[in-house]
Amino acid sequence: MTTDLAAAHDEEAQLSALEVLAQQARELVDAVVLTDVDVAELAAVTGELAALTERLRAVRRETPLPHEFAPDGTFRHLGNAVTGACNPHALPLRPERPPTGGTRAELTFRPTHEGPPGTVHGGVTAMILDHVLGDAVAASGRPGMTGTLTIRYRGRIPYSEPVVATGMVTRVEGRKTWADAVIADREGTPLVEATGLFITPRGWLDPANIRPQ
Ligand SMILES: CCCCCCCC/C=C\CCCCCCCC(=O)SCCNC(=O)CCNC(=O)[C@H](O)C(C)(C)COP(=O)(O)OP(=O)(O)OC[C@H]1O[C@@H](n2cnc3c(N)ncnc32)[C@H](O)[C@@H]1OP(=O)(O)O
Repeated sequence: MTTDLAAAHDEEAQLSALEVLAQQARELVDAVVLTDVDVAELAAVTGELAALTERLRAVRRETPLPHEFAPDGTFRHLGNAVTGACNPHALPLRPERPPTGGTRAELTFRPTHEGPPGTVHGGVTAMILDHVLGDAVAASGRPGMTGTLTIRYRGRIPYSEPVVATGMVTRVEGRKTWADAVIADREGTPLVEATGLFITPRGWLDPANIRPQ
């Protein structure tokens, strides 16, 4: 028992350190996107990064960190591409579940996410909205997989400025759940809107099956 507790403690310490590394990796990506150092310095940094990459590859997991319950009982997916604190690809988005229902997240895109000049790439906002819709659907008690996703781009989303994403379930019919989501500026002006149809796989109908893998 004591050994189990010690092992769990070690694992959480490793995850905390990995979270810090992931944040540093995000800083690195941002630095790469904006750097203007000379050729010799670019080559020197590339060499150092190659060496660091090999050190991380020395001991590997077979898959990204899984869906699981944290020691405090909350559900987490630290390897998630959108929300995963341990995944440098993730913003990470931090969705909250307001008492009024649905989901809400404040976020700030970075220059890394640029598509058109001064504007966040439409595929990046679609990815965020897919997750916000999915989180709203999960919050309603029936998690599902995206079946269809419709996006309407109404205004350019700037990076380096905070925006707000919200999502809400609009209809449920058997295993199908529809939801609406929007990314708006701080004044509430909608910039990108989304509608999604989520299908609950048969195997997820029994909540007892939605367990960590
Ligand atoms: C251990 C797991 C733990 C999970 C816990 C979750 C916790 C949540 C926490 C936090 C929130 C997370 C939020 C995540 C957000 C991100 C979500 C994504 O990006 S998901 C990735 C992209 N989507 C896919 O990869 C789907 C790929 N497609 C499939 O797997 C299947 O096609 C699936 C499950 C969508 C449907 O397969 P069938 O076999 O269950 O469906 P059939 O029986 O054929 O159809 C059922 C009904 O649905 C319609 N339908 C099926 N697919 C449709 C589609 N693509 N579009 C529209 N309708 C569709 C059919 O026409 C049918 O309708 P009729 O009953 O006849 O009226």
